[in-house]
This record gives sequence, structure tokens and C-alpha cells, in this order.
Amino acid sequence: MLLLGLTGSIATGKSTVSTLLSRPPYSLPVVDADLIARQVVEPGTAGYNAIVRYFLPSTPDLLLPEAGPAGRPLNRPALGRRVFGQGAERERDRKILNGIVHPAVRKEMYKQMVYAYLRGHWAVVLDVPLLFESGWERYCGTILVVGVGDPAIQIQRLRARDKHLTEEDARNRVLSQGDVREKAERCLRRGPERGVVVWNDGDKGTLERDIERVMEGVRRGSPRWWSALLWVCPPLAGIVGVVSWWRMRRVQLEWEAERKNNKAKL
Ligand SMILES: CC(C)(COP(=O)(O)OP(=O)(O)OC[C@H]1O[C@@H](n2cnc3c(N)ncnc32)[C@H](O)[C@@H]1O)[C@@H](O)C(=O)NCCC(=O)NCCS
Ligand SMILES: Nc1ncnc2c1ncn2[C@@H]1O[C@H](COP(=O)(O)OP(=O)(O)OP(=O)(O)O)[C@@H](O)[C@H]1O
Repeated sequence: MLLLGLTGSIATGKSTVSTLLSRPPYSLPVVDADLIARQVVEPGTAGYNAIVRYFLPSTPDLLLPEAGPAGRPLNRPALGRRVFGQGAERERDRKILNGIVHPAVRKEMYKQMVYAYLRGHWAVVLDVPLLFESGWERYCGTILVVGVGDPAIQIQRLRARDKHLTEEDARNRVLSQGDVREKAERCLRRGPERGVVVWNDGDKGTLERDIERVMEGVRRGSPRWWSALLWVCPPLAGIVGVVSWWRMRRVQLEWEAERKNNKAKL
């Protein structure tokens, strides 16, 4: 089974693409890291308790006023204001929040991937906004980056979708994610079929056609007979997975070494 990583930057169109891939003619299962990240911080979970312990003393509006059966849910925009944006304090808090949420997300993602494999799917989409930052890159046979070249379009789409965000909130969120062009370059380094990029500056029809084109290439690299063979022979699937992980780890380490060198030269 192919692990098809889907990533990009905030409001570049990842969810739009994952919806396309979940419907015919693709009908692929989607493991949605953002959705799981919400579920693992619902009141009563270990994640929720850890966030409340760390952030409540310094964030008076951390919890919403209306309590559900398991307690008062997190006020996500308030927590977002604490962790998004630039500056040492925000970066530290973002790290602490990630340290609470990410391990719980990983565990649930593994579960959903195994379930998709057992159901015999030829590929599963891993919709992970922070795919490169969180190390998931190594596990993915192919990565699809959805980017928007013009940040003004990105901010405008973000504000049109999330009406509660001010211009400054939207700009902070876009800036805290880094440059999507860098993610695109990093993705293409993996080689054809292992890394593909779709630019979503046009309309939704154009996006749909571009996805159709790239998915034809992805399917060619992972034909039906090959997926069937991996499914009937789990040890072979394991070996192929380890070899792919090793190769993609090399690409990742080379990229990181190059970045370090470039920084040292400046
Ligand atoms: C801070 C929180 C509560 C804000 O919630 P809110 O509903 O307002 O925003 P939402 O979750 O939709 O995120 C908006 C955008 O920011 C991105 N984002 C989320 N967390 C982070 C982060 N730690 N660093 C950078 N970008 C992030 C999302 O992927 C999305 O593109 C929430 O984003 C969160 O819990 N983040 C930490 C967990 C995380 O890293 N999630 C990403 C997938 S594992
Ligand atoms: N090509 C397009 N033309 C116009 N609007 C678009 C296009 N692609 C996506 N959108 C809209 O832009 C908004 C952001 O898209 P989407 O939610 O898919 O992005 P995302 O990358 O998943 O966002 P996030 O990182 O915040 O989860 C949505 O309201 C979506 O309908």
C-alpha cells in the first residue's frame, strides 16, 4: 500500500484536495492529522489535561464558557494566539503544544493506516500539514505538495473561510508556516513519482484537472498488480517499506545538511 503524503501550507487547498481524493474515481481513505489533532485534545483526554495544566495559568480565556459532559472545551482561537506567530516565546509555546499533541496524533495515525492496509486499499492519503517538520516524510512513498504562489491569495482564502480571523491573525498564521515554495522544492528533490507539486492559484476546476494529471503518474508508479502482491505478502510489504524509508531518509538528511551549509555560508 502506497503512503501518499499530502501537505502544503495553511489554506493552500489541502482539504480541498483530500476531499477530491476521497471521492470517485480515486475513493482513497484519508488519514487527517488535523482532525485527529482535534480529537486528541477533547475534554477528558490526556492531551486536554496536559494543555490545561500548562497553558491555563497564563491564558485566562483558554476554555470556552459552555461545558460539555466531559468539561469545558478548549478555546482554539485563544490557544492559536498563544502559539502562532514569531518571537521566542511563541516558538517555545508552540513546541510545548506540539510535544503534547503530536505523539497522540502519531499513535492514532498508525492505527488508521493499518486498518486501510487490512481493507486492501492500494494507497492511503496522509493529510499532514506539518509533514516535513514532523518527520513523516520518510514514511511516505510519494508526497504531494499543494501550494499557492501568491501569499495574498492564501490570506484572502483563509479569511474568507475563517471569518473570525483578523488580517493580522491570518498573516501570523501564514508566516508561522514557512515558505511553501521551499516545501515544493524539497518535495521535488525526492524524484519523479516520489514527489509531486500542484500550484493552486487558479480556480477549483483547474485544481481538479491538475490532480487528475498527477494521480495518473502516481498510479503508474504503483500499479494494481504491485499493490495486490504487497497485500497478499505482508513480509514483502515490510521489506519494500523499509527500503523506501531508507531511501527517503537519505534524501531528507541530504536536504538538511545542505540547508545547514547554506546557513553557515551566510
Ligand atoms: C493552536 C490550535 C489549537 C489552533 O486551532 P485552530 O482551530 O484555531 O486552527 P487549526 O487547528 O485549524 O490550524 C490552522 C492552521 O495552522 C496549522 N497549524 C496547526 N498547528 C500548528 C503548529 N503547531 N505549527 C504550525 N502550524 C500549525 C494547521 O495545520 C492549519 O493549517 C491548533 O492548531 C493546535 O492544536 N495545534 C497544535 C497541534 C498541531 O500541530 N496540529 C497540526 C497537525 S498534527
Ligand atoms: N482553487 C481554488 N479557488 C478558490 N477557492 C479555493 C481554491 N482552493 C481552495 N479554495 C478555498 O480556500 C479555502 C482553503 O482551502 P482548504 O481548506 O482546502 O485549505 P487547507 O490547506 O486545507 O487549509 P488549512 O491548512 O487551514 O487546513 C477553502 O475555503 C477552499 O474552499
